[in-house]
Amino acid sequence: MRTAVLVEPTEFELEDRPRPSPGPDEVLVAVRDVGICGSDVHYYEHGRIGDYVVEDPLVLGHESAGEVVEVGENVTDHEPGDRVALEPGVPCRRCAHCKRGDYHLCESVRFMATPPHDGAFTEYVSWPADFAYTLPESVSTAEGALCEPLSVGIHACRRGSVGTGDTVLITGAGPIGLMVLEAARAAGATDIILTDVVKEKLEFAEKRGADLTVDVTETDLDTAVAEYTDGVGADVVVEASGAEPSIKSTIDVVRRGGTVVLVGLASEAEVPFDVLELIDNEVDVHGSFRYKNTYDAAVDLLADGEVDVEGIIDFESELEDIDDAFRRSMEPTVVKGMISLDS
Ligand SMILES: NC(=O)C1=CN([C@@H]2O[C@H](COP(=O)(O)OP(=O)(O)OC[C@H]3O[C@@H](n4cnc5c(N)ncnc54)[C@H](O)[C@@H]3O)[C@@H](O)[C@H]2O)C=CC1
Ligand SMILES: CC(=O)[C@H](N)C(=O)O
Repeated sequence: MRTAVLVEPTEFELEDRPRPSPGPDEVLVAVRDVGICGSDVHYYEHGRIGDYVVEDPLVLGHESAGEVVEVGENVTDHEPGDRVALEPGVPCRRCAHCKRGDYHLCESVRFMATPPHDGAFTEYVSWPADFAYTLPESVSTAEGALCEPLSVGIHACRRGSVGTGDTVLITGAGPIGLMVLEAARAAGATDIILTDVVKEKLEFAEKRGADLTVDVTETDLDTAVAEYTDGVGADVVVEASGAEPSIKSTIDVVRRGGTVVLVGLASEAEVPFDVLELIDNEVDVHGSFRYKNTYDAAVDLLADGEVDVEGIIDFESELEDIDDAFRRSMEPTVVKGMISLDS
C-alpha cells in the first residue's frame, strides 16, 4: 500500500508497505480522507513537538476516515462497506485514568502520528473497532475526518460548561478556534467573539457566524469585550491560539465567576498569570487536552446539520502531492488542507 513517510524534516517519501491484517478486535479501513493538522505541519517543519521527537521515519495524519474492508473475528458492530471516522488515540484501558473514564489522559495512549506511532497518510489502517465510528449516509468521509478537530472543540466547550445564552470569547481563529465556534453554537452560546492577528482569518470567522471579530493587532481586546458585554466580560473564554499575549489576556476579558479554557499550546511552558485577579474574580481555569467520548456527539451533530466542518477546507490533494499540500498548509491564510485517497 502507498504510504507517505516523513523521513526527515520537510521530506516525505512515498513507500510501498505491506497492507496490515486486522487483529481479532480490529477493523481494516481503506483510508479516504485525512486532514492536515497544525501538529502534522509542526512535525514536518521541525521534526519534533516539545518532548515528542521524530527519531524514526513517521507516518503523519491523525484526522482520518474511510471505509471498512475487513473485520477481525470478534468484531460484530462493523461490516465491510461501513464508512467510519477513526478516533486516533487508543488508550491502554487498564490504568487508573482509563478506569476513571478519563481515557484521554491515559499515559500509554497510542495516538496516531505522535512518535513513535504511525498515522493515517496511507492506504489502509487497522484500528480497534470501538474507536471506529460509523458515519450515516449524509455524512461524508471528509466530515468524518474532521470529527477530530471538532472533538477538540466539543471537549473544550464541555470543559468550559458552555451553555444556553452564553457569551463565548475564542482567541485564535485557526481550525481549532473555528471548531470551538461550531461546538459553542451547538451548545447554545448566543454571542461568540473571535480574535486573531490575521485579517483573512477574521473575515472567514465572520462568514462562519462569529457575532464579533477582533483584530488584536489593531483593537484593544479588553475595550472591545467590555463594550460588547456592557462591562461584564465573557462567560467563557477559550484560548485557541497558543500565543502568550493571548493566553495572558484571557483573565482580563472573562467575567467575574467565569471560566477560562486553555487549549492552545504555548511555545513557552510558563505564562505569568495574575493569581490575585484569578482569586478575587473567582475565575475557573481549565486545561483541555484532546477529548473523550466526543465522536458519537460529533457524528450526531454532523448528521443533524448542527455544525459545519467541510466549510473550513481550503484544498484537497492526492497522497502523491503531500509535499506540496504541506507547503500550502504553512501559508498563514490557509485553514485546512486535506489529503484524499481513492484506493
Ligand atoms: N489542547 C489540545 O488538545 C489541542 C491543542 N491544540 C493547539 O491549539 C492551538 C490552535 O490550533 P490550530 O487552530 O490548529 O492552530 P493554528 O496555528 O492554525 O491557529 C492559531 C490561530 O491563532 C492566531 N493567533 C496568533 N497569535 C494570536 C494572538 N495573539 N491572538 C489571537 N490569535 C492569534 C493565528 O493567526 C492562527 O489563526 C495550537 O496551539 C495547537 O497546538 C490543537 C489541538 C489539540
Ligand atoms: C496537539 C495536536 O494538534 C494533536 N491534535 C494532538 O492531540 O496531539
